[in-house]
Amino acid sequence: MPRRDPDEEYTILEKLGTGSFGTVYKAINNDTKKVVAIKQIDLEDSDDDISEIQQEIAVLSQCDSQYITCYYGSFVKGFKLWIVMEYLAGGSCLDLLKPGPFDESHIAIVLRELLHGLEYLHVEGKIHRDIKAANVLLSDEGKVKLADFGVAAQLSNNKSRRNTFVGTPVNIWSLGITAIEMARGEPPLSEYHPMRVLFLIPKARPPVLEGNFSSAFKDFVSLCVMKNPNDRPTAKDLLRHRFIKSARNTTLLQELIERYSNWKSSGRERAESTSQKTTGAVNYDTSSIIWDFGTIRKVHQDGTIRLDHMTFKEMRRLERSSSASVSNNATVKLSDFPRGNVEVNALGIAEAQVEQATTNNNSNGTTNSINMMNEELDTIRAPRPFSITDASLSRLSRNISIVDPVTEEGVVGRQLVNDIILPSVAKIKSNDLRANEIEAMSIFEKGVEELDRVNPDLVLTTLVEILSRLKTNVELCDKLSDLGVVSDAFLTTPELVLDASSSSSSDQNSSKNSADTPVEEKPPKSPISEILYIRWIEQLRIKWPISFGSSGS
Ligand SMILES: Nc1ncnc2c1ncn2[C@@H]1O[C@H](COP(=O)(O)OP(=O)(O)OP(=O)(O)O)[C@@H](O)[C@H]1O
Repeated sequence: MPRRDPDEEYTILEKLGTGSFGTVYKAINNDTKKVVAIKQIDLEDSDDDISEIQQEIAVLSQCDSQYITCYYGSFVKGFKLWIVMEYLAGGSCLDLLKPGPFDESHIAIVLRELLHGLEYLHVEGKIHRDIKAANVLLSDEGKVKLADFGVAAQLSNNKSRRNTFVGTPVNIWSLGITAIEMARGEPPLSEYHPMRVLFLIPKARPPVLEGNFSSAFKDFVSLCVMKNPNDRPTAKDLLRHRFIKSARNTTLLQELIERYSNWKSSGRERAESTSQKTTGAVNYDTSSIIWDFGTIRKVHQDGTIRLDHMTFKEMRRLERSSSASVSNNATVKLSDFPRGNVEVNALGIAEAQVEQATTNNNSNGTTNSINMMNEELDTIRAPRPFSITDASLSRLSRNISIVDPVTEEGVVGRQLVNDIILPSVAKIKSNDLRANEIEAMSIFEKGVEELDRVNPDLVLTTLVEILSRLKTNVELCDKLSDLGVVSDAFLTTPELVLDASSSSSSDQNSSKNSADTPVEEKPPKSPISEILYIRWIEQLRIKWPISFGSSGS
């Protein structure tokens, strides 16, 4: 590392941006007058991330490609590490996305250039592992360069063949996600908490580029995000894809730079950064983690954390910093990660066992999906505000006191949960669902489980309420019958007809509140209905003693 004083060699001109490791400045070399970018990293703040920083420097210094940001040197001054890089005046694609998503014509160019960069890296035995719009920089002429090798892996020679094989599909996956990010303005699943996405990605169908896009583009994305890493084409293959073949000259990307510049001068950026300031630092409370968008930079002494742009690597950091609230016995086993088990702690972070599994499973030289998935999760980020205030994370880490049923209703309620509802949800979830569908099912499942834990009687009450309403809703009963969900016989059994008819005769608008229905006139006769019916009446008596009494009971 050069020993000269960087302050003498360079003059800092302006701040360009701040990432999870440090702040980037525009600077000028006092001798050559060459404009550069300098990333300054506070070594005091960096804790165990110094090795990652060193890795970044090592990887960058070995790269010699027009598609990779050029690295000039580094200095240590006081407690600061300075990394001097090529200055890319066009900014990052994340910046350029601020005025809105890119056109397909621009996306095709960016992807083609990134594919060239990936091809170079793969030949060199390097994996970037953090490909995202924020790490794609543009020169003022529209040249595209990959940047930020903070998590790039420089593979040792003896492992490089196998790992290049593994790494290639990982980067292709990230490329597909970045393509969606450029087309839609944000990556898929950005509406979910990144921790949650950790669970969803391995279980769900791969993301799909939805919207008014060409079939060539959609096809390109679908190839990048194929579930099985072995099925994904290489960078070389993708360079021959018709979508990429259609891409024009990089100078066209100057339009994006101009668009951003106009957008900035219109004052929109100032408005946005003000709103970000109000949400960018939030109180850190291990029992109720509130997330906003971004990377968890560090927990400050005053109890605030700064959030910028979250990647899997930052989630790992969060997991470490919040370990006090995570007890070991709250470990969740994700047995449905492809090809093996991955231990995930209460915050949803895949543990180091992944690497163990990778070593063990790779003896036959095949790609290991667990490792793939773990790395694919690097693409997870939360660009939109998101808050978890329901303590759902902390709930996992404390001992949940489960209420034992004390009534017969409670026993039946718990049995309903264990024998009927949860197995039903599990069966439906095992189907080939999209991530948001799995998420919705999980919320339902969690709700039922929680209700069962705090008051199993209420499970039964809920079911009774549902059945009662169903019985009184003739129109819906007919529809269910038409759909074949319930048989005609079921609907025409005296006890069902009874309430439906009484309801329809007294009120054509049959979605009336069940509490007002004259249910006691003709009690149901089948044993199950009778039990439910009697319990329902009991509940009504407890809940609405006056109105129930006045209805003539
Ligand atoms: N070589 C460069 N030339 C011009 N601008 C740059 C350069 N490197 C970074 N920047 C700007 O500085 C910002 C911060 O960059 P940095 O690499 O520190 O963080 P990031 O990539 O945005 O986030 P993270 O490091 O958390 O993944 C970028 O968003 C970009 O706008």
